[in-house]
Amino acid sequence: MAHLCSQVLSTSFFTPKPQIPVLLSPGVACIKSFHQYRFLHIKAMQEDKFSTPTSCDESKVRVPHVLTVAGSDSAGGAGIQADIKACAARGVYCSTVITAVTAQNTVGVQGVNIVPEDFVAEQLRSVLSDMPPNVVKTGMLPSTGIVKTLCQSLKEFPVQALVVDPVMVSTSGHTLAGPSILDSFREELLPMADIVTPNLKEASALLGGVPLETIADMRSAAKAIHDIGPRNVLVKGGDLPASLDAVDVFYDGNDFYEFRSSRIMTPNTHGTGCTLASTVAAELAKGSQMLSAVKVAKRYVEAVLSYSKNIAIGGGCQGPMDHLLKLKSNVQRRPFDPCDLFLYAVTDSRMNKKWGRSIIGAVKAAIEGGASIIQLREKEVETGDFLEAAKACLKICRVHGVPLLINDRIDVALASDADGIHIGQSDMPAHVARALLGPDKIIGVSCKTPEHAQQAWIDGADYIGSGGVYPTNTKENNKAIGLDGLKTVCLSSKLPVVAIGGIGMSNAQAVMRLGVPNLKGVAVVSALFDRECVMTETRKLLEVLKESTKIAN
Ligand SMILES: Nc1ncnc2c1ncn2[C@@H]1O[C@H](COP(=O)(O)OP(=O)(O)OP(=O)(O)O)[C@@H](O)[C@H]1O
Ligand SMILES: Cc1ncc(CO)c(N)n1
Ligand SMILES: [Mg+2]
Repeated sequence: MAHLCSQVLSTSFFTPKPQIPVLLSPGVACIKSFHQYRFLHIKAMQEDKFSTPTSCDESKVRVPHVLTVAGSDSAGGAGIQADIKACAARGVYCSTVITAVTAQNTVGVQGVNIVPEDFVAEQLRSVLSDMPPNVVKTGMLPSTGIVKTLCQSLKEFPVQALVVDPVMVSTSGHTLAGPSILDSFREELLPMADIVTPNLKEASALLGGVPLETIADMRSAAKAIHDIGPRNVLVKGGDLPASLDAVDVFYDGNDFYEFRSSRIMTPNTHGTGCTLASTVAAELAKGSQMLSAVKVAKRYVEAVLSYSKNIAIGGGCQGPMDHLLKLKSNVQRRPFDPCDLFLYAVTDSRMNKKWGRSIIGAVKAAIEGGASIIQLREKEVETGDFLEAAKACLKICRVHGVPLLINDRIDVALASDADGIHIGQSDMPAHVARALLGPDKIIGVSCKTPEHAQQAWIDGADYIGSGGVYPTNTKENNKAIGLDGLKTVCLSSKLPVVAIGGIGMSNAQAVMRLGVPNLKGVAVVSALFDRECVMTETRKLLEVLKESTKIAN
């Protein structure tokens, strides 16, 4: 149903047609509630042949869309800014109608400038008449006039769901919408809402000031607010005194649900409420049922709080969160530098076993010896152990600024948040790996021929591993391409190349002296790891490589 509605709503919703205005007229006696009236409207839309997509529409990709009607927060952590970020993080398009511009920071609210009611109406008309959202989410609605304008617009342009966050007071205690709006909330907006999400103070205000101090109080409040008319109520317990968990109480008119998460000990809780409501809206826009939307939103807020618990922005005592945590971990990664390929150490589980070393021990020693990049190539390790080892190696690599790549196993690379992967010709295609890993991670591809190299470039690889240059026993049935084959691959591509296969102390200089500018280093397995002291061997090889560059210059 939700899916169907979103299809209908996002096509020719506002095509003028004779029967709709009749249904929309609030004066029609048989239509008792807004919910019923919206249902009839949507039904009429479905029956209306004008609303079936044209062939031109079919080629378009519909995106889930939330319109937020809220105040701007100059601090960037709450209000419109939180809403846009939360929707973006959840993969949903967000349009905005700004009701007030506030001057806020991590200390408090310094000023509020209310947008004139008729200009709020104009913004609403601009968005609703042209780009109907699936869901409308409201935040700060600072005047009765604005509440009434919004309700009128929603009657004129019904949407699939309405999420009302009845913002009244900032966490720092500043009034964002005074008690004068309470009547219009109770009489007009709440009865239209699919969910209303008050915090403790707001729930209390909506109920005429009853004290709310326990979870039992929150339940009674949820029920009493439900009686005002919204379909669902979520009373948020972020401010519940002395509670170890952060508990929210959800009531759908029949059942109560408690949503619990651990309470994150952090001053960075500015905007939690806006974020929660926007995420509920985003999930509903994607087609979720209400209960799952609330569950996901609660988990998302907990994850963001946990990720942001130590970030330092501003000098005050209530900092913002960082919504785009997933993007951030990639964007903040040190960019790949082709010079990283200079001494490329590839671990091997058989050799580690033979010499009685752990993967971590091997990596540590190679880094101490001067390896400039590490690849974990663990063909015989159980997945769970591999993941644990990758995480531990990543910690060491990060301290030394050395990138860590995983051979072949994109699942392990993703789960450990390694810097990238190295894939062979028979592994997952590089363009698929790129789609999974995103634009920032490093992808290397093994190439024996110019055709392989060309494909690697097209697929978005960052470097080429070319070989086996010399015969090697680390790989069976691997025909050596020799120095000539290596040179041919290098000359056929703009990508940086690392030579691999049977390279060690005795022949590294010959490789590096090929003199092709994009040959950036050598990748080694046995010469480092099939030896007693990995650190000493790495050091010695580093000296040999440095020597070869001196000679080349
Ligand atoms: N320290 C915390 N740890 C975990 N969850 C929290 C914490 N503080 C708040 N929450 C959760 O964040 C969500 C928002 O609740 P809260 O009561 O803070 O709303 P709010 O007061 O409207 O927020 P704000 O006005 O700061 O935007 C709820 O799901 C709540 O349980
Ligand atoms: C603009 C705005 N909306 C909502 C809140 C509640 O967090 C806030 N602090 N500022
Ligand atoms: Mg709060």
